[in-house]
Amino acid sequence: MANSCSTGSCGANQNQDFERMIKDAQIQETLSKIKNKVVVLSGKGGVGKSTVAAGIAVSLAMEGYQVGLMDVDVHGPTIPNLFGLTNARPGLSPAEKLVPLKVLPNLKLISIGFLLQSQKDALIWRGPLKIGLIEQFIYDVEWENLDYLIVDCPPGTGDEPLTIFQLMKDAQAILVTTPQNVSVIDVEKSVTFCEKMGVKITGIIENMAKLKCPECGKEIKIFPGRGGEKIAEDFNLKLLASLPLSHSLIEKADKGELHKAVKELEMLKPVIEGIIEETKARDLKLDKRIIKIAIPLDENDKPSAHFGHAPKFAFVTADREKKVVVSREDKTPPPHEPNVIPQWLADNEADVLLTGGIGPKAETILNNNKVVVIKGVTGDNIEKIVTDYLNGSLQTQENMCDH
Ligand SMILES: Nc1ncnc2c1ncn2[C@@H]1O[C@H](COP(=O)(O)OP(=O)(O)OP(=O)(O)O)[C@@H](O)[C@H]1O
Repeated sequence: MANSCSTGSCGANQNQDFERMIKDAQIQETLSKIKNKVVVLSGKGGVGKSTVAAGIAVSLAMEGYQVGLMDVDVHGPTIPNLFGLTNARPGLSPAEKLVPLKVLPNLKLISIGFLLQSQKDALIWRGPLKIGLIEQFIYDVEWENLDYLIVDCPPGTGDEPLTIFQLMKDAQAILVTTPQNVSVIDVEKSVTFCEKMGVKITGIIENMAKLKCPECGKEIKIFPGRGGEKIAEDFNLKLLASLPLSHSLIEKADKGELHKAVKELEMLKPVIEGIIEETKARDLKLDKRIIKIAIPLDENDKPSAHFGHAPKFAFVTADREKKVVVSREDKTPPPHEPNVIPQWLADNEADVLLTGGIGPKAETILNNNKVVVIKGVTGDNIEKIVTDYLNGSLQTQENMCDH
């Protein structure tokens, strides 16, 4: 049949559609090799978002995960500075893809900073160009198989996080804020944005909350205001960590040695635990609507902090979609012997264990049996603990028992 289009624009449109299709397929292929995506956001600038994003990436890499760090802060890409890579440039693979720079053997980095001529180059980019660049940072970079991709977005809720969340619908978000009152409005905007995008917020980090006096060791609160704890409570979020202003961290960051800041980055441990917990919960039972949650009980049928010595366990059946408790059955575990109770929980088809404390061996057995372990759980109302867990607002403290 003859082509009825006299201008030839139909052919051009068809070509564009075809190119788009290829690009989408490449994006999906790349993303399918990246198990978990973590997007670090902040409502306003200068709160330490890039430092935290880079710190999370280094910490996860130190835990042995394969990690990628993607800096999409088009207007202020600071991540290369943190690793002393301001003059570095990514190479090209035989397939003509950008090869991300290796910060550690298992940590790769790509940043718009690498593509600027000089650090002083300001980027005045419009939305569509930024979107194109972010897409390219996914399909045109040789990420290969990753356990985690950490994305550092510019502050606010503009084109960059919008594009990222549209492409990575399964991403988890981490919000960084300082604890003063003005941050509340910014946090609110970020929370609403994530909700609209259907993205789960793993938690909030309050940064530069306090300063430890090097002379006397006394902690000084830096910002007046309601604090991260209150912000987390107001927005029904988990406060993952309250980070101090660390002089030695600034020193290492300024020297471009963040990947060597092993001691300083220990403060991110609860953040890493929160990310891994969220990852496990997704990994294991994502498609399961009805789950069984086990909680150790004491003699008075209240939640017990001692997993191994609990005389009873509550097995609560819960509906993840409706976020309600369906039923509860209390069972007596077999006598306390090494490894017996974790296996008994798995045999009783527990999907999740919510406990005050647990020893590392028991936790490993449960992990191997694909039981999600959430430790540091407090409170004495089983139904509230379970519904908080289902709503993603369960607050946890440190593991109350590590033997
Ligand atoms: N906990 C901390 N202790 C000490 N210094 C910190 C801490 N967090 C961040 N900083 C320092 O604060 C400055 C700003 O941090 P960073 O660039 O990470 O903020 P940002 O929120 O990403 O900023 P931007 O708005 O430019 O994206 C940096 O000099 C960094 O080294």
